[in-house]
Amino acid sequence: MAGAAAIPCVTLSTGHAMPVLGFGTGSSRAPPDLADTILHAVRLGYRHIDTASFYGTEPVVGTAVAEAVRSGAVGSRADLFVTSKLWISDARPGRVVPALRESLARLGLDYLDLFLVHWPVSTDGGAQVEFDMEGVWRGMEECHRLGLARSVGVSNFSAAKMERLVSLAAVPPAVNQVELNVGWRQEKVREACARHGVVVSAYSPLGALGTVWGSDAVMESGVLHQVAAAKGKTVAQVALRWVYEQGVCFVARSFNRERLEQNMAIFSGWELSKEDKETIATIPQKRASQGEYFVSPDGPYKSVDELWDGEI
Ligand SMILES: NC(=O)C1=CN([C@@H]2O[C@H](COP(=O)(O)OP(=O)(O)OC[C@H]3O[C@@H](n4cnc5c(N)ncnc54)[C@H](OP(=O)(O)O)[C@@H]3O)[C@@H](O)[C@H]2O)C=CC1
Ligand SMILES: O=C[C@H](O)[C@@H](O)[C@@H](O)[C@H](O)C(=O)O
Repeated sequence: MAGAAAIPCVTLSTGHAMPVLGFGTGSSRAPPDLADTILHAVRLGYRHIDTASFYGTEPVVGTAVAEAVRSGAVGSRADLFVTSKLWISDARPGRVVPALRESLARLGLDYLDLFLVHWPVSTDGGAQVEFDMEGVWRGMEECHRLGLARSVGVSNFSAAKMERLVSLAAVPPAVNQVELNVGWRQEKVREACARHGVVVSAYSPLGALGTVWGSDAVMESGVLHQVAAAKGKTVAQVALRWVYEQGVCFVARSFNRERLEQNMAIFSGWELSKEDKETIATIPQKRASQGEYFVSPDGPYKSVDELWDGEI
């Protein structure tokens, strides 16, 4: 199996190993042959697939996982690491375990490797309500206790929210998945997570170019173009290698077979120099994923600043 050993793993606080590179399936333009592309990625050596109830890709991920096992691309389901996420409409005590069971039914799986609270946001009957962090987390802990999710974590949590979560958690969060790339380094979140043994996973490591909120700050960065040219690598490879060298895991999305190979060919044989990293550190910082849809004058978050606790 070409490259099967090439993607390293990190050990989560639960003791389970997570491949540092995940195959992202969150896209408004998922192709009709996505199951084949995922299967191809598994044959290349991808072992971690990132989905969410919100993405609508759980059924197709389930099809690909079943086919990967059936065709012998992997020995068993246990060779794969599947992440899914609790959407905001289910982020209420009492809805967490049922929502995970519904995700598992769509995936055709009996457990998830990682279940994340997608946003620190909650809706009830379509209206946004106060996010009950403790109540929702008790539900996540129950998912873990029932064996339905081997590890549980969060996404889009600021450093301040991480501190609060850790202080109330009986089962500590294993992962915080946040926007992180050369153009939004997330130093505060990384420090908070490191303090509490929480693994940071980067979403949009390439800047999510092509999404409504994505930015060209990564792929069109003059600095990255220079480093890439000097190293004989692509801009995407330099961007991903930078994330990896920060000790951060990442979920990258490509539905193109050549780019899938390119993105996993960053783990050995080269590294960024001290000078490269110093130049990359000069890239201006700007959050692309603001979460402005979760902000309204009469809602629990009255500004983007409140949503991110001023970390913006
Ligand atoms: N928790 C959360 O709130 C969020 C989680 N996510 C997760 O993270 C994943 C990745 O983030 P995402 O926002 O999709 O964006 P990425 O930063 O991964 O960027 C994806 C874009 O980069 C292109 N691309 C990928 N590889 C290369 C390459 N080697 N060279 C040039 N272009 C490349 C892709 O095009 P092509 O397919 O043509 O290669 C695609 O247009 C999502 O799919 C999702 O699973 C994303 C957003 C929010
Ligand atoms: O409605 C909200 C947005 O689409 C936002 O929720 C997504 O960007 C999401 O975080 C993702 O994981 O892709």
